[in-house]
Amino acid sequence: MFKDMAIPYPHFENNIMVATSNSSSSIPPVILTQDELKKIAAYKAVEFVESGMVLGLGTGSTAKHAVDRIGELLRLGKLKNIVGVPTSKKTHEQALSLGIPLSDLDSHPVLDLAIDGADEVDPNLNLVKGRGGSLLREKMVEGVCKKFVVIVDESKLVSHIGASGLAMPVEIIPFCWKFTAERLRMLFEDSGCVAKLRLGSNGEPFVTDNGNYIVDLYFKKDIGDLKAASDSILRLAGVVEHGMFLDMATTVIVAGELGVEVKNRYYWSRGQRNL
Ligand SMILES: O=C(CO)[C@H](O)[C@H](O)COP(=O)(O)O
Repeated sequence: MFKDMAIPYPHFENNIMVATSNSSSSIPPVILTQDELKKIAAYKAVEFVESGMVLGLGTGSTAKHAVDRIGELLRLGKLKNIVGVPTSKKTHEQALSLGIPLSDLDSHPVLDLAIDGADEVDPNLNLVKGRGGSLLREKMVEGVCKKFVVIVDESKLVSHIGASGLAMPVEIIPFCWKFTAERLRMLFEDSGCVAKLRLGSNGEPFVTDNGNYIVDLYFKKDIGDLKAASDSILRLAGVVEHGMFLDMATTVIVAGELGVEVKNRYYWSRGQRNL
């Protein structure tokens, strides 16, 4: 493991990292919250950013730290000539407020690097994303970057996709959403799938930046072949995109109990991304 934090013997208590000093040290106990871990992962990822890059800017509480840091380094003159391509309206607003020059995929169809969070990361660096509702734009942007760096705290690591018991989101068109939700559920009936329309805080359907709905899928059992699952979801008329990001992450930075771990996918060097 790549250790990067000067904090001895940390462990987790109720999702909070507690670092206690060892007997020969006078360093007092340090407690890091989950948000501080997210920030540590985000700052580590921004070390990959170089002046002149076109960057995919992710969405969510972890990515927000990375965007803040990029804005700060631009303001300090430590980064120059950065162009950002935001993955949501929210990130667009944040980046504008930080003075990060922005563009889009029409003008920049290939990006140098994207940094974003994830909801689940499996041992093969496959991801679930989109609990923040931005999966479609994230997949479009992160699918065309030469390097995709994912930033998580270690609570996001799972043995297999769906194992957290939390949602795997699917963006669908609003037309006859119940019909599409039921067809999604039936695809994964053998895995005990439950399909729920995502609601906003006002009790109305959550509407994505693209004017669509989200159906959250919950699995009681492993869904098995992820590529087959992906293909069968995408074959359903009414589905726009799903939140499984398969073979997309090139690096995953995990901040956790023992420090910061940088996990790399090695297919990169074999040129399989073809951008
Ligand atoms: O995919 C996403 C938004 O669509 C987020 O990256 C994902 O939900 C992780 O969020 P957070 O960093 O807040 O835990």
